[in-house]
Amino acid sequence: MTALPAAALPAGITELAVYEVPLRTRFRGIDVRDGVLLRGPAGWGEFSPFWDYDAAESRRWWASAVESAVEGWPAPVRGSVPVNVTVPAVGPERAHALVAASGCRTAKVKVAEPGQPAGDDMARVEAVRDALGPAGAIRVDANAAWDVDTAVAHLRELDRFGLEYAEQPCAGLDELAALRRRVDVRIAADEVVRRADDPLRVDLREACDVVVLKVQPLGGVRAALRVAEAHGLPCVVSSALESSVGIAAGVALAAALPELPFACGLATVALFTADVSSAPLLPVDGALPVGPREPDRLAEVAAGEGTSARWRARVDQVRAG
Ligand SMILES: O=C(O)CCC(=O)C1=CC=C[C@@H](O)[C@@H]1C(=O)O
Ligand SMILES: [Mg+2]
Repeated sequence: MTALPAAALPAGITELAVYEVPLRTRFRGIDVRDGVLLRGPAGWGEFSPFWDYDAAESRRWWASAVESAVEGWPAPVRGSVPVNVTVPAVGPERAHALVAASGCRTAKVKVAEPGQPAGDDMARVEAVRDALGPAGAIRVDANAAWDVDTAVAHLRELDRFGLEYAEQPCAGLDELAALRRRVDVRIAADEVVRRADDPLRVDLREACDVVVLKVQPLGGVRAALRVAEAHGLPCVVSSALESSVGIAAGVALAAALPELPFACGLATVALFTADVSSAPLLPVDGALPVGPREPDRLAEVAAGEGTSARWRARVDQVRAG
């Protein structure tokens, strides 16, 4: 375990540990996931903003970790959470195998990967439909890569395989609204909410049908519940690619939402080659159980000195602001 100096710890936090785990497949441009786990009176929290996020943007991620460790989570209204299998920008055979092995009845497929032709998206989604069968649900996530015309063309094509929704197909609110008027596919908002200065005040009325909620980027379970309430739209809770400790906070949010009409994107520990817990939060029969996860494998996934030093500096930077 890589402990950080006790002098730097906020009130109630007794331990910090840095983990580092290779991914099975490159995802969102990263091959290794790393982050800090905090232990406090309520349990463990995770602080793992991506390295391309600055200190200002990372502050909500820190608040989320502190909430988990110090305060704990609101009471659940359900005991398990249905989840989607997440399909990275892989070839069709691999996509088919991932979906078939997952036991999930919903799949989220990454599309519009930089450098890949659009035909790859079609082949991947076709393979996923084949693996799920006609009753399964497919959603795609373009991570804001398309302009409106490109999104119209690609979504019409991809919808031949039946889409439940398209997550953040274009970047801006106006673009999402324009797209939404031109296609029959539901639109889900992700980056436009979680990267906003104030996620409560983004005007989503014309722009989307579904809101994606991520616990760390929104500042914790309670903050995310306020975002859900402010927008009054169906919500899907999705991960920020955390270890099982961070995923448990996402599950706590999904378990506390008054309504949960769609499967959540919380099965991403499957993308890791190892986990901080000997009981990783992986789906069984398409669902995750509600409850915290103990990081009892910290020694196995402890980060090297370089990564630990980087996180030490980052925690100081975020807390300094
Ligand atoms: O929603 C899922 O199935 C998994 C989570 C997921 O897709 C993401 C996690 C972390 C970073 C993001 O680029 C990505 C997303 O855009 O939703
Ligand atoms: Mg997304």
